[in-house]
Amino acid sequence: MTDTAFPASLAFIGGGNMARSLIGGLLKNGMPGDRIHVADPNESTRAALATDFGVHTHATAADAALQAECWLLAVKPQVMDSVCDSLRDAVAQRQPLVISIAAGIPLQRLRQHLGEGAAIVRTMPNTPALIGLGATGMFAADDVSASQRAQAQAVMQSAGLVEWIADESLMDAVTAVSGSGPAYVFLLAEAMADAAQSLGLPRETAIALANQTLLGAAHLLSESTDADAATLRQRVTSPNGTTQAAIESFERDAFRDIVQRALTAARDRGIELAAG
Ligand SMILES: NC(=O)C1=CN([C@@H]2O[C@H](COP(=O)(O)OP(=O)(O)OC[C@H]3O[C@@H](n4cnc5c(N)ncnc54)[C@H](O)[C@@H]3O)[C@@H](O)[C@H]2O)C=CC1
Ligand SMILES: O=C(O)[C@@H]1CCC=N1
Repeated sequence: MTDTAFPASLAFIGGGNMARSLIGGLLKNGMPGDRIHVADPNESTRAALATDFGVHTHATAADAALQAECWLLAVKPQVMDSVCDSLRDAVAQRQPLVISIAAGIPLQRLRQHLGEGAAIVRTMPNTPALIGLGATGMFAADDVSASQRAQAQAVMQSAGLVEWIADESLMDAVTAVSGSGPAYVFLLAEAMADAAQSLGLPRETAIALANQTLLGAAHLLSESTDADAATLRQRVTSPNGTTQAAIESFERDAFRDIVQRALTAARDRGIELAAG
């Protein structure tokens, strides 16, 4: 990805955790801090962002937005409607590309509050974006041009992998697999460490071995171009060995059904939240 795909100027509306991780990624990928503006009402948040990243900061959303051709909406979903309402005049003036990372807010609702004139891309990143290993699903409205799509992709790619989806309703499935997904892995880490401790290992040892196993397995999966997850699983599983005993226990307890039900619950909750 070359620098030319980055927007000439970018305004973050909200300077919290996700904004911070995206800004860190943009700087690492060559976007200069002085092309980035951040709005946040919290004075200490603004001061920290200016010190850490050399970005321009503003107390109100409209002040930051007026400075940029591309805006990234990074406030909590609960305040998104009122923040968008406050940006209506700036939309009319700048006709911006707007990228939303808010969970569960449909594009139509963003358009309703921003008013006409914004080209909107809805995305769903996840928290590993904090270390540049995010996975982001993206959906663009019909009126988003190819160059605006490329700009939105460049911004989100600075935090990791990007996948476009063709149908906005699938954003709830994206949320179910990758948006919420890091929490499932952390739950597995907790459960493995607890189980290892109950089998007699000291707590610290159990946690260290469980966490490093997840890290190593994830790296192996990502770096194995010749083998998918099922193949890698089979390579660990000696006939009649210990892994086979564990996998059979998982299958008896309907592990895949458990995962299917969990992702379906997340997807359904996404639909409910979007309906308000
Ligand atoms: N945490 C997660 O796993 C994921 C979060 N998201 C989305 O990212 C968005 C941001 O989440 P976080 O960074 O975790 O939240 P956060 O609470 O860390 O950051 C939000 C920031 O917005 C600021 N803010 C509040 N009102 C404002 C206003 N009127 N104008 C400008 N800034 C204002 C707050 O001071 C705060 O610094 C949310 O919409 C969330 O749905 C998306 C994917 C994953
Ligand atoms: O739990 C949530 O609702 C948000 C969306 C994806 C991650 N956190």
